[in-house]
Amino acid sequence: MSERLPHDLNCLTISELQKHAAVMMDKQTRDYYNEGSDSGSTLQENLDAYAKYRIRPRVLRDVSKIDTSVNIFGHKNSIPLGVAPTAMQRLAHSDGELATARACKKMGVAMGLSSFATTTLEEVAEANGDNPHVLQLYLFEERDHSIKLLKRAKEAGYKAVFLTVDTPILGRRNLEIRNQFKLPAHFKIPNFEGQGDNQPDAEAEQRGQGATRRGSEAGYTDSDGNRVVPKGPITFHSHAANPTLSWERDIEWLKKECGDEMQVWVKGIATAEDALLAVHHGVDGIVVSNHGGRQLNGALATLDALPEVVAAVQGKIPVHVDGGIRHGTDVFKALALGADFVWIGRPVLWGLAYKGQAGVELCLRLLSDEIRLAMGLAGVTKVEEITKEYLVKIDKSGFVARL
Ligand SMILES: Cc1cc2nc3c(=O)[nH]c(=O)nc-3n(C[C@H](O)[C@H](O)[C@H](O)COP(=O)(O)O)c2cc1C
Ligand SMILES: CC(C)CC(=O)C(=O)O
Repeated sequence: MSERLPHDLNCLTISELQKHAAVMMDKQTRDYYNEGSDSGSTLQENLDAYAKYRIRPRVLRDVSKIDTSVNIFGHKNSIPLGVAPTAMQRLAHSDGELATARACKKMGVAMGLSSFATTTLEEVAEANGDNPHVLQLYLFEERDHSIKLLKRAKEAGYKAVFLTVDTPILGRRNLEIRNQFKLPAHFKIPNFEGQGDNQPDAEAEQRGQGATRRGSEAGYTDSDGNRVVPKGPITFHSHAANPTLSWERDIEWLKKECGDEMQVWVKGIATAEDALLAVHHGVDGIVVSNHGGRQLNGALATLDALPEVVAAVQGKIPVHVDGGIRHGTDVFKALALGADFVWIGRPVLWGLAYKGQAGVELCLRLLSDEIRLAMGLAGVTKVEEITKEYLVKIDKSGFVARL
């Protein structure tokens, strides 16, 4: 066995990691992390889309030296993959986002931090050191909160803000609703401490203020058409969604706020039209994402949306993708279809639930090893060599088409 291989013989794949994690989490957490919206068909299609492609391996190419690294935000990332922002990681493990940050630093992998983290952005930045980290932003109507957060992120050295744009309204997640999801009272959303009414989610949920914007815009525009700005505690149910966001008003505003210090990316693009608008409005990069199938169920799988976005952008800005990536060959396929970089969400949460920092490291090591293996066996030694020449698409009848 090569020295590089992960040495947890009980867990050699992300799918095994998912199974180990399942028994470590309580039902509420497991359901919250794992489910998609409505029937979950987009979540499933994100996964299935990868099976529509096969790799065309080239041989006799001297793959004795393989470099899996890429540059991102001016830093060398050990693999073309980062950890996507996912909320409330202390539900999975008591060390939460700190464990993720430490694992990312150790593995040389970029980390995205959710605004709704259970650890402060400063603590995460410190744990990450000079390893690149980006802050995911839900832009609130109460701009003061967002301004404070952006200022703190700049001071803490965040490289970019990923504005999440696929949540004008929160998707309907039925298990979350049935379980009456509550953040346990001992957890906080500390990036907003001292703001709003400074109440943890759990208390607000218990007061029945949870679902005000779920699946409707209720309480947002009054009968005279006046905008109603959300008040009260900052909870993810009340504040994550913002139905008023628009290219003209908000992207311009955010770019000014971030200045030269932080890049502005949009996370949640799924069409060529919006990709063109992103370029037009001068954003620094795009993440093709459908929020891991947690928002609009029935939306296209991200791998299927990727080619039209890549074609529209024409290399003017970087295009990243997330959703359903569970193996190194998935990373290879996404890059071959034109993504510059990929992000993973749930696998990291499973690693965290399994063994905290060691579990996240295991997750990243498994994927890193699979990426190297996929590259070597396909006959490429550098990430930038991965192109659509290495893929074919296979349809349901078994017809194989070159791309
Ligand atoms: C439990 C959970 C929480 C998430 N929280 C956030 C969040 O706070 N902000 C955000 O932009 N995306 C969030 N996402 C979406 C992820 O950033 C990412 O788009 C998605 O997980 C990728 O799909 P994957 O889980 O199949 O890898 C969350 C996803 C999950 C599963
Ligand atoms: C609404 C958020 C705080 C978390 C999120 O994005 C998610 O649960 O998908």
